[in-house]
Amino acid sequence: MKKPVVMAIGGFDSGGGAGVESDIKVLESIGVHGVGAITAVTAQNTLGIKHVTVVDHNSLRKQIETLLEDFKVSSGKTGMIVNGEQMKVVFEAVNFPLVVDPVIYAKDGTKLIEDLEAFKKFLLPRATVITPNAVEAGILLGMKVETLQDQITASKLIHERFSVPYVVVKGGHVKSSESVDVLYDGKEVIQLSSPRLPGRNTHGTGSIFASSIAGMLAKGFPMKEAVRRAKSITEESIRYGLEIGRGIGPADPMVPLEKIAMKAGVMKDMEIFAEFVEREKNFYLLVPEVQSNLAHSIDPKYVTGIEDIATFRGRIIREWGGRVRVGFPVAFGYPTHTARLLLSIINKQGVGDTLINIRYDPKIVELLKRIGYEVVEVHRELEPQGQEGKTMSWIVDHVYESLGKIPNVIFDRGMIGKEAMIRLWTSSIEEMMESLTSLLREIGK
Ligand SMILES: Cc1ncc(COP(=O)(O)O)c(N)n1
Repeated sequence: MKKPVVMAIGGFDSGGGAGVESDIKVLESIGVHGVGAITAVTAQNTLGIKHVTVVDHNSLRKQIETLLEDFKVSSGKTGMIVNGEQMKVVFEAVNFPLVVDPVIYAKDGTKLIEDLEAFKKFLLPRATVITPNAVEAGILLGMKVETLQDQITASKLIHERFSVPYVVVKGGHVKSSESVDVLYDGKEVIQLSSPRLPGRNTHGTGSIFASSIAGMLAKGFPMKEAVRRAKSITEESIRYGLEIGRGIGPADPMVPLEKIAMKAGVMKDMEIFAEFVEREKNFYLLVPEVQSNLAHSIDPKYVTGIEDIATFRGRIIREWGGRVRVGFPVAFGYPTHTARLLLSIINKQGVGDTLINIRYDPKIVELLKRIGYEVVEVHRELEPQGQEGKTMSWIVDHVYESLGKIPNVIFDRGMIGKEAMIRLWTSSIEEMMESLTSLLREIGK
């Protein structure tokens, strides 16, 4: 196996949220090999930095040179570079495209880059791209950066004054409804927007953004695409920021990778369910006129939208003579009724990862009760008119409003043009198969 090698130069965060460990997690998660050179050992947790031991610059030089002697380093990234001597080492030793994250202050206000003049003299000339937030851009230029227009001005000034080929002035600290990062390449200003996320666990986001750019460059993406992808990785990491410790928890860059692994598990589960359907002789008795479908999600804690829920693209179809065919492929993000209903349930209560719609029959409702499920009937006539496509979320809101929870079985007797239906959700696909097995055994009697 070969992978591009990317070097992270910066501090060690004992809390695992920022600095070189965070960089290496990011790099590994996007498929490059991360190596590191440490500038400082910080004693740090989510409440802040308690102590810093600065690594001798000769050690830093040895770390970088030792790596370069043996590896072809495709790109690199700097974070906390403490003093002028360390800056000079980076200037002299680095010979690869470099993403410079000017972490002048940590989240708790600790100064991480002590010598700003040395930073300008030694690090900026080595930067392929620099990624200041609005505050850092302001400090570098001696101006206030408070609006999108300021970000654009600052990106151009940094490019001109320090001859940095690419400048990204990040919008996280700018007061606006969207978070807009401004990328300037000497010709064009590119604005990259993302919604502002409510998450407060954002420790390490600067490290994540910069190392993602370095990783994407190493994978061969052009700068604009590398920055765009880095922004999306950073956004995802904030979305899943960790609630650990009493302070500002770390953003989690591993989640996108974990979600891909979970989706592979969901695909496998769907295959097992399809085999189950084909094995069960009486399954056709459960399939309504409009056919069935099974919706199955990744761990509900990680679900952010319909793209995290799989259904059978061709549904579960009752054919002639009691034959049932499962309509592959399995697809994520296809807005079927079952996927939308499961998503609404997860959004409302945070549990439930599997849902099926089956034929309405009072006998089936009774049997589901006997299995031990709570049942609720919904009267479709109560649904406000003219809200095409909202029925599933209406059902969930309506049930939750009256009961304060969502029972596992929700059924309705239909109305003109709407077939009566039973919907069953469970906390796992195993529970779904067990319950359907019990149901089919009873129906078959
Ligand atoms: C070793 C090290 N490097 C960088 C940061 C900045 O991260 P943040 O701004 O989230 O505190 C940090 N706290 N520690």
